[in-house]
Amino acid sequence: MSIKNICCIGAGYVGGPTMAVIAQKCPHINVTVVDINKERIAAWNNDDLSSLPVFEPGLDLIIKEARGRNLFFSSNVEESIDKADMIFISVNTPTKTYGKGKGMAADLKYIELCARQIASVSKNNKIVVEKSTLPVRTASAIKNILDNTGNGVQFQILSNPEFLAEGTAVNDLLMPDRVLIGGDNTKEGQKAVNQLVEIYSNWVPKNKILTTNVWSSELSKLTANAFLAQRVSSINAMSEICEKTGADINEVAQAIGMDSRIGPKFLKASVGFGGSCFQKDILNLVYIAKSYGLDEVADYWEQVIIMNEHQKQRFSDNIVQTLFNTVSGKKIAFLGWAFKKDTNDTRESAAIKVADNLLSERALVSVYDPKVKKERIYADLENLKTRSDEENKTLLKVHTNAYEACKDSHAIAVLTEWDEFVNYDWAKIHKAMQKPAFIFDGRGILNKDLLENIGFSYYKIGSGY
Ligand SMILES: NC(=O)C1=CN([C@@H]2O[C@H](COP(=O)(O)OP(=O)(O)OC[C@H]3O[C@@H](n4cnc5c(N)ncnc54)[C@H](O)[C@@H]3O)[C@@H](O)[C@H]2O)C=CC1
Ligand SMILES: O=C(O)[C@H]1O[C@H](OP(=O)(O)OP(=O)(O)OC[C@H]2O[C@@H](n3ccc(=O)[nH]c3=O)[C@H](O)[C@@H]2O)[C@H](O)[C@@H](O)[C@@H]1O
Repeated sequence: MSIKNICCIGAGYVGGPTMAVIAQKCPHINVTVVDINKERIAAWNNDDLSSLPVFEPGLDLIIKEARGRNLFFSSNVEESIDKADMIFISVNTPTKTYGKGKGMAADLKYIELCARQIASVSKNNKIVVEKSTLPVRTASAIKNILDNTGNGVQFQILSNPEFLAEGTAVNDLLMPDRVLIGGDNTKEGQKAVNQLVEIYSNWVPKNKILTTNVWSSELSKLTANAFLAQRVSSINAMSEICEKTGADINEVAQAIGMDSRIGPKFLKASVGFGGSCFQKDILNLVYIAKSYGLDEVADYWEQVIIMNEHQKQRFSDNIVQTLFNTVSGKKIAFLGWAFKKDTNDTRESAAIKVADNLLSERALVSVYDPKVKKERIYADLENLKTRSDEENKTLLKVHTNAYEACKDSHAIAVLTEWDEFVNYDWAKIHKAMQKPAFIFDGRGILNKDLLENIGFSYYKIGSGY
């Protein structure tokens, strides 16, 4: 039997775009995305497509095509669960902030709530798909909750982790490197796997759909993120050596990336990786390793996070040091706040830590980001609880114009690699700044020769003077 009704619990960065693409490619399936956050659902239903809660290039057109046809956003969670033959769980799985595993383990309370809600509402057999990133063996906990409802409903649990990256979510979903589906080896388990394979086959070539057992699938997701983050920490570690030796990290990256065993992607030195997942997933992996007594494995992966923290710290330290060891009362302009370009997401963005460090040195920070709202920036700082909200608002100002943000500043720090920064009128910016005028390019995107000719003192991550 083919799937006719899908429900996705969680209308966030993954649930929204993923379901939009499934609905676009499978007009014969009704897809309803539900969330307890009514504001978020209202934003997904907004007629003004520029106000969707998630900014992703190309997403607005897909929503326009499918919404109201076979794609629906609703806060009626129970009704949608009841109607569905297949339920995706795409809720957040943040790092635990309390109790055992605090600061490391994944907090599974939202997942458990979903499982309990599915158990209490369901009247017919369903396939439950883990879309959220979960610790290996979570499926058994979900199964346990679902199988103990006592109403005889049968559930199959599949793991179908998501590999999209923000900013390129639509392309990643339309043309994934692979789709991974983990299921039980039983007859019913394999039937469920095939039903999900059938859905993806509407647009993904069969040879890119990989099926495995549930545990391999769950662990592959954590492994993929750990490897990706490790690559960034590795290149960032080399960037510090470059700065001491006069080597240039872009040249080193090109030289090693031409080795087909290493490959050229994901070798861009930066002020440090951000995003909601790399840190949380590695911490989770470290926790899992520790819980099995695998201390060397845990230490090995923890170093990826330690290196990333160091990269952010040394970026702000370098600003302070270069500005004659004090930034107190000096205006420092931030270009970018998002954790990478083409997204409005700021979770774990390096900009937050760098700003916090500079504010502690009593710098006056002025921020411009083309997609991030003022409220978000202040909320990010408030979450750190380093100083009062009032103090943050006195020391840090948010601008909607980059030239205004840079005016009268002593230094500019590039925190996000937005394309528009490259083509600014840098001579005009220089003219309006305090002298000497410094640029700290945490993304290595600006043209050194051009800026130095204008008169800037230019510092690029991973490049000696
Ligand atoms: N953000 C990303 O690029 C990627 C995230 N992931 C994983 O996907 C999962 C979701 O991530 P995001 O979409 O970024 O999170 P998010 O925080 O943007 O969205 C999660 C949504 O779930 C809702 N929710 C929580 N509990 C609920 C409940 N009981 N009933 C209904 N709605 C509920 C929240 O209100 C929120 O809107 C996480 O496990 C994450 O690790 C995986 C790949 C990429
Ligand atoms: O599980 C997830 O959440 C997702 O995490 C990452 O995606 P995302 O965090 O959206 O973005 P990335 O492109 O991976 O970038 C993460 C961070 O690393 C930084 N980065 C990336 C690449 C690079 O070469 N250098 C570098 O500093 C980025 O600027 C950004 O801050 C993975 O790439 C996705 O496959 C995964 O699905």
